[in-house]
Amino acid sequence: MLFFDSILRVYNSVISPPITPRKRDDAIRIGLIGASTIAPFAVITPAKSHPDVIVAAVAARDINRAEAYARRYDIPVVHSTYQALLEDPSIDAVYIALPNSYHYEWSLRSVQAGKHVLLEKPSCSNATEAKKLFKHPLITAPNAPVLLEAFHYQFHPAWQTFLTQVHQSPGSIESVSSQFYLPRLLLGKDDIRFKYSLAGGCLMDVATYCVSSVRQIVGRQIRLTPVNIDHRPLSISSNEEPQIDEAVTATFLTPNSQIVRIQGDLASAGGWFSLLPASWTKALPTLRWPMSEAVFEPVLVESIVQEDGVPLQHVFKRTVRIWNHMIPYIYHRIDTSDQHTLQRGEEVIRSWNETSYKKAYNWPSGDKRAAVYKDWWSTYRCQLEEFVNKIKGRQGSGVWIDGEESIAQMETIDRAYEKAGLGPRPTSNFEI
Ligand SMILES: NC(=O)C1=CN([C@@H]2O[C@H](COP(=O)(O)OP(=O)(O)OC[C@H]3O[C@@H](n4cnc5c(N)ncnc54)[C@H](OP(=O)(O)O)[C@@H]3O)[C@@H](O)[C@H]2O)C=CC1
Ligand SMILES: O=C1OC[C@@H](O)[C@H](O)[C@H]1O
Repeated sequence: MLFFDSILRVYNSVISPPITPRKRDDAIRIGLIGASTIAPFAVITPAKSHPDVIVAAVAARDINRAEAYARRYDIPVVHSTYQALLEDPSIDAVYIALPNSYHYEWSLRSVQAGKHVLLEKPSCSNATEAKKLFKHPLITAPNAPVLLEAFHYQFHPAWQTFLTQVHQSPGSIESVSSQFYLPRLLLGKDDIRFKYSLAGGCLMDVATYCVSSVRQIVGRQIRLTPVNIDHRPLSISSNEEPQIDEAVTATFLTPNSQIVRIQGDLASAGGWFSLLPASWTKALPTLRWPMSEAVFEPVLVESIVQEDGVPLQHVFKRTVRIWNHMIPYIYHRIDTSDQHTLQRGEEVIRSWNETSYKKAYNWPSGDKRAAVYKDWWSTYRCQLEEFVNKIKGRQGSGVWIDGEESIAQMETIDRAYEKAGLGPRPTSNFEI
């Protein structure tokens, strides 16, 4: 049953939405900047089930590619340059899914053209660009266009339910961790993620989600100081790219000495049966679930002073963990695990574990957002809902990513790259 439910959600969210409403007269007309790999998942399919969104145009550097893409995805208008799409008065908003090094320039150009922007993560190549972008008068002016960094996972009820579970737990957070891996061979050796000049790297890609996740858990306003960063240089390409991290493991500290760990890998391999020779298994791709967790300090439940003066203490140590927050609509699980201990002084009398499991394919029943959202909505569909709500001035779910958060995110990534000795990604010369 669980398996069939998952298949149905994938079919509905990724392949064919069960509801394709008529578009409203004032629907937002989105133009795609770049005939990208991700747009069908992030915008084209989600738009089918949104009455207020029409994917109206696509622009690509090569007109033939743009036309083929438009035919494949049924997009009515094709532009031969990104600038031509921005000059199209029928377009209200753009989706920018270009290599990271172009995010800053094309966001500024789009906003200058009066278009709302759904901007792929990471928002910019580095914090210098992010500050210039999000603090630009074109963005901070009253009634400026909406600009959103597309951290899609944050908009899904599963992630928000996990955060609520963390933030409502008793006690203080002791440590936090987050991991996201892509299996080896998924990305080709010429992928944009493996090019420093295009602002590539693991910390800019899968590990950027880890940085974002841990910052959500410890508090978005908290500054993370990197204490140890290990990276694996590029192994799957023969190109010389010494500033690219193919994989990264990093430890940060918060000002309260909470330990924050992240692990990301763009080409995860190995860890297979130990029967096989290591030289074989290290080339075999590995699949691992994305995961984020918060581990709490022990909480005292009860302390009873005994006749001999030694207290009998009941404490528990909580871990709240989410599995698969990146594609939660396929399957996810939120575990709250309490490790209880009954102890007298140093002596442990008894210990036991109590774990509860939650799923949140939608907001809790009774919550008015649950009547709007659907169980099969992907993270991208949830994100599109809130992007439209913001443009239309509607209340929405309350989940949003503002410019300050996007700047703080890039500051953390820059600090991590500096600590790793790889240096922040190059800054664009573009100015408006
Ligand atoms: N939210 C998510 O789940 C995901 C987000 N992303 C993000 O989206 C962005 C694009 O990723 P993805 O779709 O995988 O990328 P693609 O490799 O599909 O490239 C996207 C577009 O970049 C354009 N482009 C412009 N300049 C260059 C150049 N010098 N070299 C190569 N391409 C160029 C191409 O546009 P043209 O069509 O004009 O040739 C291409 O279509 C990245 O920022 C990435 O981090 C990626 C995957 C998932
Ligand atoms: O969601 C994602 O999954 C795979 C990554 O490489 C990509 O850039 C990211 O956004």
